Amino acid sequence: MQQREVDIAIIGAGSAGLSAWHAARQHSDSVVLIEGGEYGTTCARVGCMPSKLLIAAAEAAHQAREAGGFGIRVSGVEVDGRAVMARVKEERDGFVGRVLTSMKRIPEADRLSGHARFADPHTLEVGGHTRVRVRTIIIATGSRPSWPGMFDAAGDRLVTNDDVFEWDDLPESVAVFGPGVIGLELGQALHRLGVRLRVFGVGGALGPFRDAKVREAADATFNEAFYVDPDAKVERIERDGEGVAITFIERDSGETLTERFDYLLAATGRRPNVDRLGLENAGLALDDKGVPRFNRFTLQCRGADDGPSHVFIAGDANQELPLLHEANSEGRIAGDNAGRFPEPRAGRRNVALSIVFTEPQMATVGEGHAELERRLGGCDCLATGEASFADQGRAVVMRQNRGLMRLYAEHGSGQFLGAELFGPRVEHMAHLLAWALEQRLGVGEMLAMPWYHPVLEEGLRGALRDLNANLQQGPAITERCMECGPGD
Ligand SMILES: Cc1cc2nc3c(=O)[nH]c(=O)nc-3n(C[C@H](O)[C@H](O)[C@H](O)COP(=O)(O)OP(=O)(O)OC[C@H]3O[C@@H](n4cnc5c(N)ncnc54)[C@H](O)[C@@H]3O)c2cc1C
Ligand SMILES: NC(=O)c1ccc[n+]([C@@H]2O[C@H](COP(=O)([O-])OP(=O)(O)OC[C@H]3O[C@@H](n4cnc5c(N)ncnc54)[C@H](O)[C@@H]3O)[C@@H](O)[C@H]2O)c1
Repeated sequence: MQQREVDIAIIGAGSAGLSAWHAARQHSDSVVLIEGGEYGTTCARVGCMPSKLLIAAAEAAHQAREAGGFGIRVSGVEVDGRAVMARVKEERDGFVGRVLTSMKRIPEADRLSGHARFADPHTLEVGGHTRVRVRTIIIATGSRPSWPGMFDAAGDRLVTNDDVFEWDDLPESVAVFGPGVIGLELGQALHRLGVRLRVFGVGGALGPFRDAKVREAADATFNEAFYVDPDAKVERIERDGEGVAITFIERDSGETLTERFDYLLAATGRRPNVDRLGLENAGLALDDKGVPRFNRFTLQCRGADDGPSHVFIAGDANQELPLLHEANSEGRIAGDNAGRFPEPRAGRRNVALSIVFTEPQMATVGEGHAELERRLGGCDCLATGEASFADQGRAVVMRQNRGLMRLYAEHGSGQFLGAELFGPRVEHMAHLLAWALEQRLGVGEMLAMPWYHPVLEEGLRGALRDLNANLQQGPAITERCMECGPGD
C-alpha cells in the first residue's frame, strides 16, 4: 500500500469536486482529487446535458406535429429512434470530452483513481492501493438513483437515467415510476418521441410543486397528453418475456389492468453517496439518514463531539439542493474553507431556484410554498397572486397558452418571497424572479420595472398586479389592462 501525505483531499471529481479543487488550490499546492468512477461528471454523462438533448429531439418532433395548428402542413413526421439516440450520445460525448479536456489542467500527481473511504478521521484508503493522510477533507461524492425493493422484480428491465442515454434505439414502451423532475422530463420526451408511456407516482406529488393549485394545473395539462397518476395504485410488477408486466388500477376508469412495457424506468429519487465512505470512522455527527450534519454557509461538517470538524461536504452528497449550480457554488465554498481551515468563512448562498425542462416548464423560486405557509400562513402574513397563461397574448400567439403561476409576498412590507411557475419558457421568468428576490425587491418595485410588449413576461406582470392587489397595495384587477397592450 502506497502512503501519501497531503493538505486537502477531495473525494469525487464531479461538478462540486472540480470547483472545490480550483478553490482549494488558491490556498495550497498540496491538494488531491480522488475519483472512484468515471471522470466527466454526472451532469455531462447521465444528467443535465443528455436529458436536455433528448428533450430537444422531442421538442422538434412535437413542433413538427403541431405545425398544423399554424396552417403549416407537415406530413408523415417520423421519429428515427436510432438517429435520435445517436445524436444524444454524440453531443453528450462532446460535453463529457470538454470536461475531460478541462481536467487536463489538473496535474496528474494531484489526481488519484479509486474508491475512497475513511480509515480514521484523517486517513483515507483509496482503491485498496493508497493510504492518504490529510489535514482537511471535502466529501463531494454526488448521489445515485434509488428505488423501492419491489421494482427489482423487473430484473434487467429495470432502468434508471444512467441507462437511458446508452440506448441505441428508442423502446416501444416505458412505465415511468416517479412523476418528479426526472420522471416528467424524460417521460414527456419519450412520449413525444413516440414511446408508449404510463407514469406512476405515490402520494400525489408532481414535479417540484408544493402549491396545490399549480400542481393541479400541471396534473391536468400533462394528462391531456399522456397518462400520469401521481397517486397510483400499483399491485404487481413482474418480469414478463422481453419486458415487464405492471398490474395497476387505472386512474379514471378504476379498472384493474395488467400492461406490458419494455422497461420500468425508476425515477423515484436519488440517495447521496455517503453510505460506502466508512463514515463510522470519520468522527462526524450524522443525521437520521446517515448524512453528515453540516453548516450550509461554510459547508463544514460537525464532529461527533458537536464541534466543527476538518471535513466539508458539497454537492448532491449533502442532499440539500441537488442541482448543478448549487454543486458548483458549494464546491467553491467548501474548497475555499478547506484551505482556510480552521478559520472558515460563511459563503454567499443564492436564493433557491429550480427549473424543470418539461413543456410547459416548471420552476420554483425562493422558499417553497409549504415553508412559507408554515412560517407566515398562521398570522395572515402571506399574500398570494396568480395569473393563468390561458389568454396571455404572446402565449396565445405561440399556441403555448397553458399554465398557471402563483407568486407569494409578505403582507405589510410587500416583500416578494417566492413563486411556483408552470408555463411556457418560465425558465426566464424564474431567473427574473430569483434576481428580484436576491435584490429583496418589493412587489411595487418589481411592477415599476420595464415590461416590453408583447412578451410572456407580461403574464408575470399580471400575477404581480394580482399580488399587489392582495397585499392591499394597489387596485384589484377588475378588467384587462388595455393601456398595456392587447393580451398582456
Ligand atoms: C437525469 C438528470 C438530469 C439532471 N438535470 C439537471 C438540470 O437540468 N439542472 C440542474 O441544475 N441539475 C440537474 N441534475 C442534477 C445535477 O446533475 C447534479 O446536482 C450534479 O451533477 C451533482 O454534482 P456532484 O458534483 O455533487 O456529483 P457528481 O457529478 O455525481 O460527482 C460525484 C463524483 O464522486 C465520485 N464518487 C462517489 N463516491 C466516491 C468515493 N467513495 N470515492 C471516490 N469517488 C467517489 C463519483 O464517481 C462521481 O464522479 C440532473 C440530474 C439527473 C440525474
Ligand atoms: N431540471 C433539473 O434541474 C433537474 C432535472 C433532473 C433531476 N434533477 C435533480 O435530480 C433530483 C432527483 O430527481 P428525481 O426525479 O429522481 O427525484 P424527485 O424527488 O424530483 O422525484 C421523485 C418522485 O418519485 C416519487 N416516488 C417516490 N417513491 C415512489 C414509488 N415507489 N412509486 C412511484 N413514485 C414514487 C416521488 O413522490 C416523487 O414525485 C431532483 O431533485 C433534482 O434536484 C434536476
